[in-house]
Amino acid sequence: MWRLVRSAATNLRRFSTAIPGPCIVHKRGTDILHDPWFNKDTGFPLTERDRLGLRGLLPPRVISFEQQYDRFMESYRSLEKNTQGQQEGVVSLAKWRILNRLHDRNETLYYRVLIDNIEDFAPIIYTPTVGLVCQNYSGLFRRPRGMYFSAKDKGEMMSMIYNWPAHEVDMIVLTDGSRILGLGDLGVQGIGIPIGKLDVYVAAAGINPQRILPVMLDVGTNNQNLLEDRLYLGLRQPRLEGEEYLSIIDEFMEAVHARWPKAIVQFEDFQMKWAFETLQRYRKRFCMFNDDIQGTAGVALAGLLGTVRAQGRPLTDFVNQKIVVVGAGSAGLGVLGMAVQAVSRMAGAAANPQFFLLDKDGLITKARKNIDPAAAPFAKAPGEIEGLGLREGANLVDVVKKVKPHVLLGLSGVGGIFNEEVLKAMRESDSTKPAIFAMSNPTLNAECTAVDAFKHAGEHIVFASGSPFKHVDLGNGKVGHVNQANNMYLFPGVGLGALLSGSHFISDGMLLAAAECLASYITDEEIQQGILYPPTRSIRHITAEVGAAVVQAAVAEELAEGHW
Ligand SMILES: NC(=O)C1=CN([C@@H]2O[C@H](COP(=O)(O)OP(=O)(O)OC[C@H]3O[C@@H](n4cnc5c(N)ncnc54)[C@H](O)[C@@H]3O)[C@@H](O)[C@H]2O)C=CC1
Ligand SMILES: CC(=O)C(=O)O
Ligand SMILES: [Mg+2]
Repeated sequence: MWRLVRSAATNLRRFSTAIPGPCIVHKRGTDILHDPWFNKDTGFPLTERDRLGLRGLLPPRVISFEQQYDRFMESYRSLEKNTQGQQEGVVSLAKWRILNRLHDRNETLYYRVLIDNIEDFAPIIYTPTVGLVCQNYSGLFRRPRGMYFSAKDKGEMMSMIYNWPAHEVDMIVLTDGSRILGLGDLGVQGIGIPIGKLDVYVAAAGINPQRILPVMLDVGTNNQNLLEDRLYLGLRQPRLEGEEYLSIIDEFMEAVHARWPKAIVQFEDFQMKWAFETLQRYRKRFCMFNDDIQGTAGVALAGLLGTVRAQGRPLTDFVNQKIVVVGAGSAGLGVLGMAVQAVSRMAGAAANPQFFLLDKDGLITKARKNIDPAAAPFAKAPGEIEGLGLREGANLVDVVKKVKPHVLLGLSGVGGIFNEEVLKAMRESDSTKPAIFAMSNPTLNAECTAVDAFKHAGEHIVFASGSPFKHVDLGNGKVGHVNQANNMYLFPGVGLGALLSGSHFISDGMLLAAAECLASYITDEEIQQGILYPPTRSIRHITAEVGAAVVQAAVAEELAEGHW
């Protein structure tokens, strides 16, 4: 068995996998043309047109897949040309529409163009445009995609799950819409996020598109604008809370597990209290993970280790890094949790991480009243900060000026919070190459722009953002490299590795292996140029590597039972 799993890991590296499934088509005629899984548009050859009852239902000329591909790309490029100078959001939505129409019509062609042009299309199907799509979902809605389970479906989910047409499902991304990127509670409109994440799974991990399932659990919304919007497509009631809420998620998880016991469930964009609670509740019972807590943590840790290398220091020097994390939500706390683990592994009992955590009320210390239990382990004791002249609730500028951090990392969802004063304070960092991570999404919620970071904090910084920015022209032929610090570099490999390992749950060791794999992916020469993460165009390769590392960790921990 172990040999089998090991060879799966090797094959993964070699081929960047696609998991095939049996494909017997029972449909005929227009049913085929209207089914994006099987539709080839005008690409059906005459023999298939006869066999599938399509003769007469299509124009006579057969247009090959390659010709259709070229035609799509030509129309996409002419859209780009014709919309030059128009407002960015309008252009992005127009691009999303043309891709979405193809997705609705012909998935084979859609995923081909997506895989081949991932660098261009990721910002459309994923962050930042997916945020705009979620905000405008009710107006953009034409056809449903994925499944919707609502509070009104209580008691029905076990039968509902059989309404999904695919016999097998490998990968599910689930949201309750309560914290969509940095945009807050978008209720049922948040379905755009599972759809975008699963598109990345197909493009990066080669998951069979017929075996993915985006899911929205609609337990209501607390967004007053949506509740008052007559076109809102979700339940017009406040969010369920407490046991009522959990009973809905429990029922869904049981239903999924009953039909597809091997499916991986990725929790995405849940508000913090439910993100942690559901992770704790399900992580040993089901093969699931929370991307915002665990995926983000791995991506951030890889970047943080990269910054140590960029400073020309040995990795073990990570234990001495002064890191200011702004945002004590699911993402910020996930990052700190993994970073503390890394320091403990390196320094053992003597570990004394120099990490500082801020939320909307400033620096979090043990003096804080009603401190969130999840943040408490990272709160500074008054004795640790008095010498710096800091106290409970100190503001960001003060913290940066006094701590002189090596790294300033934002996961606050607050656009522009790394303002000129904060960035200028980073010039006094104790590091020769300070790092600024503005990880919040989408673009308008980033803590600062790339241009501002290089302008105010200095040309010597290392910069990363959650949503893409263009590299920055620093003049004199110099370029400020912009990294995309986004969990998209990790979650597809975590899901793929977990799936192929056949593990019953996803262990800390598997997640750590994923992060370490990403951290070691970048060469020393690249690190010297400020490159911490691979370019999006390498996402298939890095995903195969991460997936293999996850499988190997599962094997080492004797969790792997193999995929079949
Ligand atoms: N780049 C990436 O891969 C990822 C980025 N994110 C982004 O991180 C952001 C936060 O996500 P979550 O932690 O899940 O949200 P959350 O809502 O759980 O946490 C937000 C945190 O920011 C704090 N905050 C709000 N205003 C603040 C201010 N003015 N100053 C300091 N802190 C402030 C809040 O007190 C809270 O602790 C979102 O924008 C999300 O898009 C999340 C996951 C992955
Ligand atoms: C990237 C991501 O998962 C987020 O912004 O929530
Ligand atoms: Mg997320």
